[in-house]
Amino acid sequence: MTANIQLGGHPDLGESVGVTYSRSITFIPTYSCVFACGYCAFARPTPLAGLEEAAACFIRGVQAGCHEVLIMSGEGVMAFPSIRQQLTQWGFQDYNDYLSAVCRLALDHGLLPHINIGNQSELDFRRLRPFCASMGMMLETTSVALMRHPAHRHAPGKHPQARLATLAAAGRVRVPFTTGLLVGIGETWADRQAALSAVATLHRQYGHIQEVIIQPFTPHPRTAMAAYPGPDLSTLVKTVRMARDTLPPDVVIQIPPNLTPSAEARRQLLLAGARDFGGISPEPDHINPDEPWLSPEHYAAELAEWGFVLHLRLPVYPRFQTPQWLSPTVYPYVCAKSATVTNGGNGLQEQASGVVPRSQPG
Ligand SMILES: O=c1nc2n(C[C@H](O)[C@H](O)[C@H](O)CO)c3cc(O)ccc3cc-2c(=O)[nH]1
Ligand SMILES: C[C@H]1O[C@@H](n2cnc3c(N)ncnc32)[C@H](O)[C@@H]1O
Ligand code: MET
Ligand code: SF4
Repeated sequence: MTANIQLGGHPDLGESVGVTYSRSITFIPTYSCVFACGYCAFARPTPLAGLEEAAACFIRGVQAGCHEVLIMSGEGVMAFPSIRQQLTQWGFQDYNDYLSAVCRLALDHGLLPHINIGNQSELDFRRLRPFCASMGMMLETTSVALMRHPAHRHAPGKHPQARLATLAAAGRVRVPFTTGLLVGIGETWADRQAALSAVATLHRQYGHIQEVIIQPFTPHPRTAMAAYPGPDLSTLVKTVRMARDTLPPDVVIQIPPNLTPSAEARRQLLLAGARDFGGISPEPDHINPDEPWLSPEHYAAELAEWGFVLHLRLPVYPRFQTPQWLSPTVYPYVCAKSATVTNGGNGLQEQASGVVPRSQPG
């Protein structure tokens, strides 16, 4: 299986292997977070953004040709008294209620919401599911030892038990889900293997994992881990290969192209089995603001040289575009989008399907 994947495409034979991405804008309700991960440059106390701010972001996204809005925030938002006060003033029951309103607004504007706000309970998922297309949360690692190290010393929510409980809750509620590993935060090879095996087990039980991100830790100044080096390319390549060998074949491996700065590095990660570039945004990455994305056209051109073809996808992968996986509210929006993405208009080859090489039937 690995050998087959490593071949990539054969441009001379007219065969190209598909690599997908989503055109996506990010909306940050708040940067406030009760945790302090040692690598994080995102968390800082900020008030909750108003719905007008959300609407302005969605309009920018639609104008830039996005289909998805990634809604991302810190964790434990309800612990901040000033945010609770804002919620009450605006007539929201709690943060989840506010997020539902943000999602409905996104749908009205023509964007499919993908929510990544960290740990959630089964009840949280049940309440949010009606209004979003997909959700996600990085498992990051299953290492308990890192709970005593700079990475997670001040982040009890990153305990593997909490993370795995969230992934299982999402499975029970049937939410199309994205998760991933954060590579280079002090974990061992055994930790990487254990985390991937845990995701594989959860997927075999619930079938809800769309994709697994292999995300390189990127050091940021003024964080506890500023002096730690990021992982080298050979570590990333080996982790992608391990992911491909461990995860069921219907789980796609995502690499963020902006955190993999050289074209040669991206090529090696694709040859190791990665098949998705994640959300490519017209605006800066809120987690790694110094790592700009290149245009989809740029990535498409470099992929073509290596025998791959870049396809636009939605935040919901094709096999999850069913009433089983989507609420009655969101399903029609996804179907409508799916038709426009298939018929395409951004100049690149587009298809609704994420994993099937274009040359294959079906
Ligand atoms: O721009 C980013 N997008 C991130 N995404 C979004 C991703 O690029 C796309 O939104 C998904 O592939 C859905 O299309 C995440 C989504 C998740 O569900 C979980 C974690 C991440 C992490 C990042 C990230 O660090 N930066
Ligand atoms: C959105 C996701 O980004 C990851 N994340 C947070 N900080 C960093 C960093 N410095 N480098 C890479 N990934 C990071 C976390 O795992 C989070 O879940
Ligand atoms: C902004 S980081 C992404 C969401 C959440 N705080 C987490 O760490 O999982
Ligand atoms: S990575 Fe997420 S949980 Fe950790 S400090 Fe940053 S915002 Fe909070």
